[in-house]
Amino acid sequence: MAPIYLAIIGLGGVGKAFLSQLAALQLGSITKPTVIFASRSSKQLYNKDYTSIDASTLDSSSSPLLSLSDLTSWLASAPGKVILVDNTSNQDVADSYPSFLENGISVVTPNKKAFSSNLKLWDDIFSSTTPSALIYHESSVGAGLPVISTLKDLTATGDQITKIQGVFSGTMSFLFNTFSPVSGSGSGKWSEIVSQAKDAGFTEPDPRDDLNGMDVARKCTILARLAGLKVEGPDSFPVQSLIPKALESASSASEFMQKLPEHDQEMESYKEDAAKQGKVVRFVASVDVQNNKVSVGLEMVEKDSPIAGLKGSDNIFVFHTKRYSSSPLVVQGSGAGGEVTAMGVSADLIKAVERLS
Ligand SMILES: NC(=O)C1=CN([C@@H]2O[C@H](COP(=O)(O)OP(=O)(O)OC[C@H]3O[C@@H](n4cnc5c(N)ncnc54)[C@H](OP(=O)(O)O)[C@@H]3O)[C@@H](O)[C@H]2O)C=CC1
Ligand SMILES: N[C@@H](CC=O)C(=O)O
Ligand code: NA
Repeated sequence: MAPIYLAIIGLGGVGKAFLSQLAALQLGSITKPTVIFASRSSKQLYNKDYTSIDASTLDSSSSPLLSLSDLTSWLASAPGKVILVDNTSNQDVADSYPSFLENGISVVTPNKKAFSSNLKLWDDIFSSTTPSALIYHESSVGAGLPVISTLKDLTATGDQITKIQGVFSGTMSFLFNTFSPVSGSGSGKWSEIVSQAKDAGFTEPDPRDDLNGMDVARKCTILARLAGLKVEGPDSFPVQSLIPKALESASSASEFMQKLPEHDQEMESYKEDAAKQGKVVRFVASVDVQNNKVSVGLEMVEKDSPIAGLKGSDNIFVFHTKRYSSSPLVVQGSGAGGEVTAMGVSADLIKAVERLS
């Protein structure tokens, strides 16, 4: 049996956790894939003759940099099947998935960009898959929580999705569970809690991608498409941004984080308004398949509701379907962070290796 080769792009919070899970992977009688390529923005590590590398030594590598198209050609000529793991949030890498797949390279990824940009990219990706060029992206929604697999199982077995609602962002969950808890007055100023979410590895590489609602809008786009809606993209439905107007033109993530404390009062007023009604604020998403409507934004919710009671960075996905009509199917748990995201990537890798072996 020819070996299966592994190329890993991105060794940040998720990538590093993925590497340690890879070392401990349980594949039974199947041979572990051989890592032949690892990269971060400005470093790559590989041996031209496809011999195995130690990805943890990437930072000291002096391998010449390959463009994405050179990388595709090199991987396509490997003497065995190749799985590429994309642990970046990079659009150019995501745009290359159709080309990877057309060249027989399978893709496993938590990167949302490929599945939530324009519909053409989505169509190109899924029309390029074959039994030996597979795509898995469980961690693109709800990190390692079984959200995409559940949705696919529901539709593949003939169920009809009516609506999917909940809290689809670990960052937003952590921010509001900490800032506007069910009991007590919250621990800390808005900007301090945003910094904590970034330090804990919950946010996107640029936390503005969470605060502007786009991360949740991307997840809604993915879920809506899997449920059968032709959603054009994450900017084709209403999305509430929590970026203060004055900071919309901040030139970098660090300038944004530095100036955010000047705007803490804006979020305080949402919290106070909710408290006057005996409620709490949460960032809620809804994919209403029946009525072809998607929305993302702040809601004041009752303190005894399941959404208000979430803890830490927990997500909740409530699936209303034809079968689950009187009592919805609920998936809930930690929805952000390196370890739980890498778990979804590693589990997808196992599925891909099993199918390719
Ligand atoms: N963190 C989480 O909780 C979750 C994350 N995800 C997704 O997982 C992905 C990774 O997130 P996370 O690990 O937190 O992000 P990080 O910012 O920690 O890591 C990103 C990594 O990608 C590398 N990278 C960026 N662009 C390129 C490129 N063009 N070529 C090669 N490497 C590149 C970066 O390298 P360098 O450092 O050199 O710039 C870095 O190693 C994202 O798509 C995110 O949306 C999904 C679910 C949950
Ligand atoms: N930034 C995202 C990470 C997972 O998708 C989040 O906070 O949920
Ligand atoms: Na998931």
